[in-house]
Amino acid sequence: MSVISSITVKVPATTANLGPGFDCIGAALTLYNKFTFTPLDGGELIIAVTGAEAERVQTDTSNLLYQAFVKCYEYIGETPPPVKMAIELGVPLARGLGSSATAIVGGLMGANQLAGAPLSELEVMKLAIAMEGHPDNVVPALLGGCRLAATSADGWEVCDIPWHGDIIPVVAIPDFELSTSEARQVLPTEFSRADAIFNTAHLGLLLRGLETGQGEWLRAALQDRLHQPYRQALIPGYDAVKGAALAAGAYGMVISGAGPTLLALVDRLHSQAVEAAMLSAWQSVGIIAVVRSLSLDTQGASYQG
Ligand SMILES: Nc1ncnc2c1ncn2[C@@H]1O[C@H](COP(=O)(O)OP(=O)(O)OP(=O)(O)O)[C@@H](O)[C@H]1O
Ligand SMILES: N[C@@H](CCO)C(=O)O
Repeated sequence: MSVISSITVKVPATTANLGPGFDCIGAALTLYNKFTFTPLDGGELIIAVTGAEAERVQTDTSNLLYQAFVKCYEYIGETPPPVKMAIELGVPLARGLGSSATAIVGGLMGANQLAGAPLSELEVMKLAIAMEGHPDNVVPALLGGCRLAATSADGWEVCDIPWHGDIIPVVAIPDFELSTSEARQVLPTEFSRADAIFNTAHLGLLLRGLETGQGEWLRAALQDRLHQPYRQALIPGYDAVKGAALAAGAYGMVISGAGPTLLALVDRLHSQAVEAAMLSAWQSVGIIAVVRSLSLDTQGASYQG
């Protein structure tokens, strides 16, 4: 029997909602966390974290990566082995770029591989959605690309959403955190018929805009009435950054996930101008940010050699 010395899983960041697709659509981005699992002969759990803000990640059993690791073993009815986990952070924490989804997907995949791969990708996906509570980060983190997830009679239907190669996602990441649970608490539990129709129509338009790259469709589509109106007040500088992005030629700007990162969709010609405009708008209200043009990650979570 071969003994596994260690397993590394690389998981992409994700941007969820894309404006009108609250809790159902998300895209994987070219920014990554890496998780290495090394079985130990015995002793205490060891969690070592490197990268920016490493000191903010829990290193005891409350760590989300470890909780996902344990969840996989619970599901297959086995006791989790003693393990050392090394976390290399590339995805900023609690910024609306799916950091929690990377930990959930990474922990489930690491455990599944160490246990001899008893779970299918579909089972890993269902466990990940159950842990996160919504599908729009964990599904693209696992599968890559842009994905839409909808409930079906016996679980989930997931489809990939074509993304035109000329559409660039520009992320403006401020230097403050906003936890997803805090950003969900400000949302109403009921909505008007007009708002439901507004989002249904705009999500439909967004899907066609993403597929074709048609600028007018994208410009109209990147609007929302289910979450953004309630969350904007949690993000100082939102109006200034949005105004600057649009003036510099972005199709639109939305809150990435639960925020506070802001996401502009832009054509190739305007991406540098939009980056500069978003950065300086945030600086003008005293907020330090990192602004980057990224690409879609098409691979999703993967085991590294
Ligand atoms: N690499 C990691 N390892 C362990 N735990 C992590 C890791 N990354 C994030 N977490 C946990 O997830 C929390 C952040 O989750 P939260 O859902 O608030 O934000 P997010 O996932 O970054 O944003 P969003 O869901 O809006 O995209 C962190 O405070 C930490 O507890
Ligand atoms: N759809 C989720 C994404 C963040 O995890 C939200 O907006 O709360």
